[in-house]
Amino acid sequence: MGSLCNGTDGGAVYTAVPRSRSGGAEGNGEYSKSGNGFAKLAPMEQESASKTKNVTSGFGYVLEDVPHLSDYIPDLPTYPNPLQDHPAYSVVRRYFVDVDDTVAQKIVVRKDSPRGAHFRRAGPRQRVYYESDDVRACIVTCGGLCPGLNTVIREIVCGLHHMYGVTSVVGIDGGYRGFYSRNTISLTPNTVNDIHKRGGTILGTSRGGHNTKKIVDCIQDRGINQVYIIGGDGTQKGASAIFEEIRRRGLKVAVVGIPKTIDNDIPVIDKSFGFDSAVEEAQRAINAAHVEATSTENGIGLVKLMGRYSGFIAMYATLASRDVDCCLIPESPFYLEGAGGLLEYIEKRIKENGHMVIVIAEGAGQELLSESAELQNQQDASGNKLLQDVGLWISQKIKDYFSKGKKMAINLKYIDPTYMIRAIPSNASDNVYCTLLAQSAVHGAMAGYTSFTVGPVNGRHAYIPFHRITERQNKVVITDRMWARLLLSTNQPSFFSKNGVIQASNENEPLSELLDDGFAYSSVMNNDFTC
Ligand SMILES: Nc1ncnc2c1ncn2[C@@H]1O[C@H](COP(=O)(O)OP(=O)(O)O)[C@@H](O)[C@H]1O
Ligand SMILES: O=P(O)(O)OC[C@H]1O[C@](O)(COP(=O)(O)O)[C@@H](O)[C@@H]1O
Ligand SMILES: [Mg+2]
Repeated sequence: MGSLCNGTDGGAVYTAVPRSRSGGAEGNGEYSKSGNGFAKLAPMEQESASKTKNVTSGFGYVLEDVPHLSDYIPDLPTYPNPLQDHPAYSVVRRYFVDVDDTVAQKIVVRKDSPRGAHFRRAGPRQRVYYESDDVRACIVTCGGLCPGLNTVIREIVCGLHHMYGVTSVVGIDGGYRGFYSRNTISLTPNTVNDIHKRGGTILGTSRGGHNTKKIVDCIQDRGINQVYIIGGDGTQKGASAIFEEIRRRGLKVAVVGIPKTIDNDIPVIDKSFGFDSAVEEAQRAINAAHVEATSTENGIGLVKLMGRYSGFIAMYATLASRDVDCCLIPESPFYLEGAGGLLEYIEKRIKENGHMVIVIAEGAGQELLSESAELQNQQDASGNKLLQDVGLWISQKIKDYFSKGKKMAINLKYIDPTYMIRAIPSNASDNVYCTLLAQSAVHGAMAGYTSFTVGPVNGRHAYIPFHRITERQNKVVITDRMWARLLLSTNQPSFFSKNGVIQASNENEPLSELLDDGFAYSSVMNNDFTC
């Protein structure tokens, strides 16, 4: 076996023991076999090797490692990283990531608590598993739009070209099905030069159409050996299936996922790209709702924001605006009628203030909407449940409530900016974030890692195994302090009392991924957030 850099040898799992830093990054791969610092675990201690590739050490340290091409292809040659000769990288050796560097998932710890899960740190390695001229890369974008898609595409193309001298990069047209039903699009630094200033994706996207066998046939036929897949939870599941088929066929093809979701529903990572841009753009709609509401007698401005199962955009847009009197998200059940209900609260607030602004996430209150069985089972091409327009429904309910017995004349304006928000180009901080994601992805593929999603964990970019991204969805945890902050800022009822429904009973629910205390990073470079 040429390299032990992944902690496995012949399917065994290794446990890390302390060793000098100079022991790595030499020879054929990053670790030399002698003094590599890993010792085989007894079979009992091995995790299921097919899914997890864990390395354990003292104090409860676990490295949840990602697969490497050398796991299933023996004797792969390695080459010096061309970045070593690049003027930008050659002067300081520490620009290269040490083979032992890992990123902790948990940063709030107590004296005796186990150190917990870690992920391999992203970044350039001293040695790579591809020669520049041999790389044939492709990029595909799948699922819904999100600000920053074009920036990620641009930076993968430019990163491959400028850092590793790779000139053969193609785009797959129109999502997964484009692999086998369309022609590819040639991508060069010239053709992608200013695409980051545009919304959407120059490659096109789609839902459905994931046929693993046909996709891998296409990859094999075209001689593609690096696949960059930009998409959300569904896309990453598809990417994982593609990797399994590639490994089954024994192909030297790195499969890399870049997480995309405007809903911020991908777990483990601090937040997804485009989220900041979306929250910023949502302010325009909330401002408009506020202007409308304050300009008429008993004005109500209602804004629907995206968030199928996770209400992050609604929560952060509400907190940022300070004009919002009520924020409704899928994670926090509410009810309309009776004491402590939404309608009673609206009436109270209008009487006190003369106007009101409500923000509602598209997935909120879906269980309250009366649906025909037919509608209930409707799905999009990817299998996602189709939602009813909760904005229209709640508008009608509010109007009915106030018109009943001529209670009060109200002026309700419903604003649905959802598609306008996700179609914008990314803002400056998302552009930087997208650049880091793309470069981390390129470094990982060049270093021979595969079957991973790249993303920031506590401010540091890391390579995360696919299954950690797809096993659950990131949701607002309404027992976190962040939701308490929101309730404090809007002064809305918690809606807990009516049915005795307190989601705090979900003690096993993982905490919000934005930060342990629910705070998002203001910038990917800043992890000094304290409060
Ligand atoms: N479980 C799955 N296995 C394989 N492919 C999937 C799976 N779920 C979704 N996909 C594919 O991933 C792509 C995007 O999925 P979708 O749910 O629409 O968006 P997103 O990736 O943003 O969640 C679609 O082409 C879909 O067919
Ligand atoms: O483009 P469509 O099919 O109308 O999708 C709308 C959905 O896409 C999203 O914007 C993002 O969903 P994905 O991340 O799964 O693509 C959701 O907020 C929304 O419910
Ligand atoms: Mg999704």
